[in-house]
Amino acid sequence: MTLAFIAPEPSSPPRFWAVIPCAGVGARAMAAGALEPSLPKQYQPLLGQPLVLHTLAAFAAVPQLAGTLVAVASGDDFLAAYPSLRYFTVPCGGPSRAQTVLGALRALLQRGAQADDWVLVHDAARCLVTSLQIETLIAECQHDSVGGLLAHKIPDTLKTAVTGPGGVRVVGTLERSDKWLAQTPQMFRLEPLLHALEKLGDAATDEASAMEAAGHRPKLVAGGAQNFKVTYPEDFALASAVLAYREGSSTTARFGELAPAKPERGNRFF
Ligand SMILES: Nc1ccn([C@@H]2O[C@H](COP(=O)(O)OP(=O)(O)OP(=O)(O)O)[C@@H](O)[C@H]2O)c(=O)n1
Ligand SMILES: C[C@](O)(CO)[C@H](O)COP(=O)(O)O
Repeated sequence: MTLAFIAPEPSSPPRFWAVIPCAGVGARAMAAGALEPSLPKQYQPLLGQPLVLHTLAAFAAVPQLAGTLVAVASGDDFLAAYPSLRYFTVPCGGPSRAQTVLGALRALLQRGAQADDWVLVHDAARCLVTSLQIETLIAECQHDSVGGLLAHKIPDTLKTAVTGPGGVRVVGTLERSDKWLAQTPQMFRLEPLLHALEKLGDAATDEASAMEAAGHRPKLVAGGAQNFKVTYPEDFALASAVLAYREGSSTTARFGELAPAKPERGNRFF
């Protein structure tokens, strides 16, 4: 299958945009009641900052990015208290992650992004991603015909199971040498990704699955175990410990990246 890309102007090479789906509620994290009930997962405090601010700090330090769109739920003005020229919010949250991302891609196009620009979609809830990982993904994928994603090779023995009267029981052990855990960012050209997500709909739990359904083979780029998605109550303590280990007791340097900066070409639309 071939995909028609709009050829970039000689003076305007494809740009790189980040899209951060940030419109979930975090139902699995909330289940045990350990968190602040009125705050969605992505805004829960983590080492003195809302969780998503850690995510955004990593993207703010990536010089290749023209802008970062944070896709929030309608009426969500939580990030208004954390103004920065390094990101902008759009109230395009949908009932599923796929629909939130679709809204964000359309919003980028409306604001002047081009069909062949690259988009890096990253879960707000993966707050341990590093700027180096994002830059590595860009370097590995920017000359690829499809794009790709960060992923982690399965380190454990992999079981299939059934649930019945005797509890959850193993029915088999799978070959794991070809199995990877999909992470984010996931980096694809804007228009092909938009069309692929429109076609697959909510069955697309990530961008790569939509591109796969469209006949492509996204490139896997090694992420790392620390780039996990904060999903369950115990994940917050683990994420805090990793951040504290990385940063010592000070977050000043990391959050310095979010200080208002002089508008650049990439974010002048916003
Ligand atoms: N309708 C949705 C659902 C999810 N997300 C975002 O997609 C990312 C990955 O989703 P997940 O971790 O599953 O978050 P939640 O959907 O919030 O969690 P849960 O499924 O436990 O409710 C999160 O950053 C979340 O905010 C989104 O923007 N819009
Ligand atoms: C996109 C993703 O993080 C890849 O692992 C994941 O699919 C999103 O998780 P969800 O729980 O399905 O929203």
